[in-house]
Amino acid sequence: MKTLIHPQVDNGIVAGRDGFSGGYLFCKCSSKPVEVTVGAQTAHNHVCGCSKCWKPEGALFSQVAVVARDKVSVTENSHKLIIIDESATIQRYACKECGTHMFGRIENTGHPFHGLDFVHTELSSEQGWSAPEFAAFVSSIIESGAAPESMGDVRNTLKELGLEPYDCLSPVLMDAIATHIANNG
Ligand SMILES: N[C@@H](CCC(=O)N[C@@H](CS)C(=O)NCC(=O)O)C(=O)O
Ligand SMILES: [Zn+2]
Ligand SMILES: [Zn+2]
Repeated sequence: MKTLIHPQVDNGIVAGRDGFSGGYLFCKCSSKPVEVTVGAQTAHNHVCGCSKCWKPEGALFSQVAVVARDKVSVTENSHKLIIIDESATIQRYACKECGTHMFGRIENTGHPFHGLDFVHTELSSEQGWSAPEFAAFVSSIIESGAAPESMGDVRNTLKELGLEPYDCLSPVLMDAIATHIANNG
């Protein structure tokens, strides 16, 4: 049985556009929304089932991509941003009024992904962002309340969408993490 994953992928995945160079992300506030400017195309877009990544109302997964942190700036209403959990590896900056996560940043300079910010490109009205490529932390949706018996349907739906399901990150990203650790101790 088909399962709803996330509004950005449920009706098929839209390819990214060559030459796309970024856009604006807005929180869900109807008045004075937080605006984040992203000055580059994103990479490694994926859906994430972990309990920490922000999901729109009713979605089973989050959709999240990375972009160089020097391409991310808060350009309107930065006073509304709070860090959800200062002790987390990824510090997620959220609008304190509507709860939308605007970007996530890693401050640990030794972390393999330091220098990359995490963003939800669905918060942008521009078309052309890099398309989701895989599904991460799939088993983690159970921690947020998904029925263990539904996992077969969820994994089959992801495969049909072309989003290979993994219970951590994709092999490419896991290899990148392991390579960093091997080279840096
Ligand atoms: N099973 C856990 C997994 C959490 C997790 O490890 N999330 C990954 C993918 S976003 C991560 O890198 N987290 C780092 C962080 O949240 O700071 C959960 O669902 O909460
Ligand atoms: Zn807001
Ligand atoms: Zn996550």
